[in-house]
Amino acid sequence: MDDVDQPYDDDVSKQEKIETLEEQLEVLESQNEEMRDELLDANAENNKYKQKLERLTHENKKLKQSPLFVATVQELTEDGVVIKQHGNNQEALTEVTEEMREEIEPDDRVAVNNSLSIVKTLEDETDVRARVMQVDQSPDVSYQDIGGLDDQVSEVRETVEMPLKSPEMFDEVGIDPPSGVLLHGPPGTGKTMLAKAVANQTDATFIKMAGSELVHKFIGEGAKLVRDLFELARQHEPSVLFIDEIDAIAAKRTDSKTSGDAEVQRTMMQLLSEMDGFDERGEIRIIAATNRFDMLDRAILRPGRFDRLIEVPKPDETGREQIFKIHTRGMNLAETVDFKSLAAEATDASGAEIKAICTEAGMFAIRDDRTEVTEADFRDAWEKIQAEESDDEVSKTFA
Ligand SMILES: Nc1ncnc2c1ncn2[C@@H]1O[C@H](COP(=O)(O)OP(=O)(O)OP(=O)(O)O)[C@@H](O)[C@H]1O
Repeated sequence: MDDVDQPYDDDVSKQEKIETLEEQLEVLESQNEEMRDELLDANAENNKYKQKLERLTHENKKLKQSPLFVATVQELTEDGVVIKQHGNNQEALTEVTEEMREEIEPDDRVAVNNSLSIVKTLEDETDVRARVMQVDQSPDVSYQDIGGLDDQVSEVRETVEMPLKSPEMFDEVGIDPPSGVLLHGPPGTGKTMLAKAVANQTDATFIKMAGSELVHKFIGEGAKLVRDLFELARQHEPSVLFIDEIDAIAAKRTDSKTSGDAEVQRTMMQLLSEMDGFDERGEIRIIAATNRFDMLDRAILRPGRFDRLIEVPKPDETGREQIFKIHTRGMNLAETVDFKSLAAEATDASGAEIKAICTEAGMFAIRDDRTEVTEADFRDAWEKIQAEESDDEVSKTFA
């Protein structure tokens, strides 16, 4: 009987095993299915986050590029950071990231975007002003230091010096002196010297501002610097305000409508409005200079603005001779040095280049262990300077 039972029992237990395995397989299969679903969900989620990250990175980039406003941090509170916007003086509470919060302190200047979020911290205002505006109480240049510009010197004296020294003359005659004088001509021809000399002659403070420094990336910054500049000039009356490279803020309008251009326009409008609202007979005279007269926006040349144009060209032969003499006043020269022939040879040299020739000639003497500078030293110096300049040209062409 036992013999008959055995195979049957075996079959039953096999069958049971198969069933259990099949059940387990089913469970595993459904688990597998569930996990596959979860994986798909996770992948979908991952893709969603990736897209969000891309969008945020793009937005972040855009936020940093779009025009930014300048504000000062007032207070760091638990609810956020209180800022005061420049220009409209409005206060606002804004949130910042943890990292940004650690970076900023009250009184810091920051750049904020359209929604007033702080995008970055900025250089200190006093640093910017110090870099942009140069104040010289008594410049040490006099008319005698300027060679070859007799006509220009007399024009500057008439238009800038006279109104400062004898404003009553203009009152009595009943005319207004020119508002602003524009010096234009190639680099290194003495434009800055002329402005300094007139300030020296009239005991006025010389305030210099480079137009290129006035151009700022932040909305309202350039205009504010212009306002500050005129304020500074008022505080230092009598003063000569010298705006170098005015073409940087007063170039002809281009077709491009980038926010940078708009900011330059705003800076120029501020300059024009400061000039328009100016008391003509005041104790502040404005001189601007440019090497790029052709690029200027004609709006700045209208009456009441830069309405006196003075061309400052490169010196002619007599001018060059005078400039050589000026820059060798303190030098120990050999008796044979003939500036007339040097001036004839150094055609096309600007005043700044003649000054460089004189210094370099002195260097040749020193290298040769001599204390006296000879005419040959000047010739060698001119050759060296010309060679350096043509090297510069070549590297600029291939840059
Ligand atoms: N006419 C000149 N007489 C004497 N020195 C001159 C003359 N022109 C230029 N120089 C010398 O060259 C230097 C630079 O000149 P200055 O800064 O006045 O030129 P600029 O016309 O204002 O130049 P830029 O347009 O490059 O600003 C002066 O400090 C001076 O030493």
